Amino acid sequence: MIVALDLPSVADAEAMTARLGEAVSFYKVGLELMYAGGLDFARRLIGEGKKVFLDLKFHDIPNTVSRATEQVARLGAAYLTVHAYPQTMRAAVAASQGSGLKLLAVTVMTSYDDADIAEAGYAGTVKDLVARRARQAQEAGVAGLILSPEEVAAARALLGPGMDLVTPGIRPAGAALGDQKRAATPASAIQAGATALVIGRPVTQASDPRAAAEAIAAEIAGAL
Ligand SMILES: O=C(O)c1cc(=O)[nH]c(=O)n1[C@@H]1O[C@H](COP(=O)(O)O)[C@@H](O)[C@H]1O
Repeated sequence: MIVALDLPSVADAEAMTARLGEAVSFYKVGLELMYAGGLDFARRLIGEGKKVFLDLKFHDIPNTVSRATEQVARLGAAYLTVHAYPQTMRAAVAASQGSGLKLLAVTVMTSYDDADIAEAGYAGTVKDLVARRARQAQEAGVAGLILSPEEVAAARALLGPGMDLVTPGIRPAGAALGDQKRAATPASAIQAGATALVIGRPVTQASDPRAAAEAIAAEIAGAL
């Protein structure tokens, strides 16, 4: 379980990690917190022995991606996201060689369905695009993928063992979907073969975040 600290300030993030305590050992720091001082906070979390996933979703020309990836590789984060474009992935892989940083390629955002990718100019289905990007990510040498629980089983069959399959779009039964369109429960994501689950609002917006995290951890353990 990776808890997404999508919160407006470092003070909010500190309060959340204090409430979650030992219930959570792996955090994602993404765009919202990053632009509110999240990088130093991420460094501190790493210093405290937590695992940190920096969700920066790089996508730029190879030189820029490469130099930015080198900066992130020095921080000691466990994961960094890049968009699953072949040039971007190849540049990030080359720049992260020899560091402990694992790259995750974002295939198709979990807020997208077939109509959304058609609107963005892609022919075909989300399923096809995820499969194409999964293969390209494997060829580029990235460590894993971000994809929805709905595509995990097919991706594992396509790729074989080895790559981490990390799924956002996780909603405990009855939880509000919000903007997520390709979503599943923690148990079904694990049963489909997910390596790790990214969970934000079901924990951070819960009236008791620690109890919510513990319930999700128990659901994951039950499904394993
Ligand atoms: O890269 C991501 O982490 C990501 C990719 C994706 O396709 N969908 C997705 O929801 N995410 C992130 O996963 C988290 C999901 O948050 P909740 O919907 O609140 O559980 C957010 O931080 C998103 O930025």
